Amino acid sequence: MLAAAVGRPRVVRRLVRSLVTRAAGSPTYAPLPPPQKVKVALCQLHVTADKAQNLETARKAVEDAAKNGAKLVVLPEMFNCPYSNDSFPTYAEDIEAGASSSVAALSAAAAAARVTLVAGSIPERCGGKLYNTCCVFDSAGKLLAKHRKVHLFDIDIPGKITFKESLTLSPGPGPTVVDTEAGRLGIGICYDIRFPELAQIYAQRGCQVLVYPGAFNTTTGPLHWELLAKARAVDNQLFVLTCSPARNPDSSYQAWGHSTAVGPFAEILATTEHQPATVYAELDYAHIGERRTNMPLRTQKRHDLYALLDKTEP
Ligand SMILES: NC(=O)CCC(=O)C(=O)O
Repeated sequence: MLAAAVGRPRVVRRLVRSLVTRAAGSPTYAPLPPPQKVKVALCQLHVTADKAQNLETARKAVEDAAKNGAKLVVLPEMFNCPYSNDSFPTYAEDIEAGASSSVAALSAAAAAARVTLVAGSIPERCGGKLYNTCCVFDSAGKLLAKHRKVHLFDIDIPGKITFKESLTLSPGPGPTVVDTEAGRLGIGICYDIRFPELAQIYAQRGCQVLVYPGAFNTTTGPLHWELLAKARAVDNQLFVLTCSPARNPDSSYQAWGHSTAVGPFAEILATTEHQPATVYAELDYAHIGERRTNMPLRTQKRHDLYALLDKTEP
């Protein structure tokens, strides 16, 4: 196996790392930074068909969140357009060509408010494809990272809800870990929360917070939204944030709302109903270490029986 990898440094690195991991009997976790507290705001926004109005609603919410002391602000999935396959192509913007008015507005909002901004998601056009994309900005407005939704929302529950994002959107290439002033974040978008492997990869890469802008629906939302956020938090012993659009009776898609912050013991730190609202929570990163000491799940895993294979390891 080693011979086949020679001349391919990434493959060699991966192989060596996996050998070290196996030998040590536990995966390698990046050390957590010193304990610190971060106030977060989850902005559950009223989304309309008017992009300019949606961007102004977001800007105002970011400004207000900062005035209330938030250092990390999260916006909802598809907050600048209606959540529909008809809208995605019409509202899509080319971020990489520097032609995105939404990115310009979000960057300015983060810089003006001096916050780390996980800017929900917007439809992105790139190379003839469309993506559901989350941009993350630092407090100077710099675009730190962009996550393209990895798992597309394709479901069919007859008589309840049928939606196929794959009719218009393409899946993103993989996990997105972002080091920010507010901690190390792992980004997922909505349906991504259903896949525990993605969250495990983030935990393994030392993320302290998993952030999921999302727009669950009124069929699965009541049963699964909070359950999944708690599951990802308790499995990985870290913080999970979800942020939804508010429910809009004029919309073809009814969002569940209930933006929520969950702690590493699956405790609900803050939540809301389905109306427009901003939810605040204080994340105390010391609680991650505390819970991992209380219950050392990471070292108790039976690596002789099973393994997580991260095919995108940098
Ligand atoms: N926008 C989405 O990915 C919705 C996911 C959802 O509602 C679910 O049940 O999963």
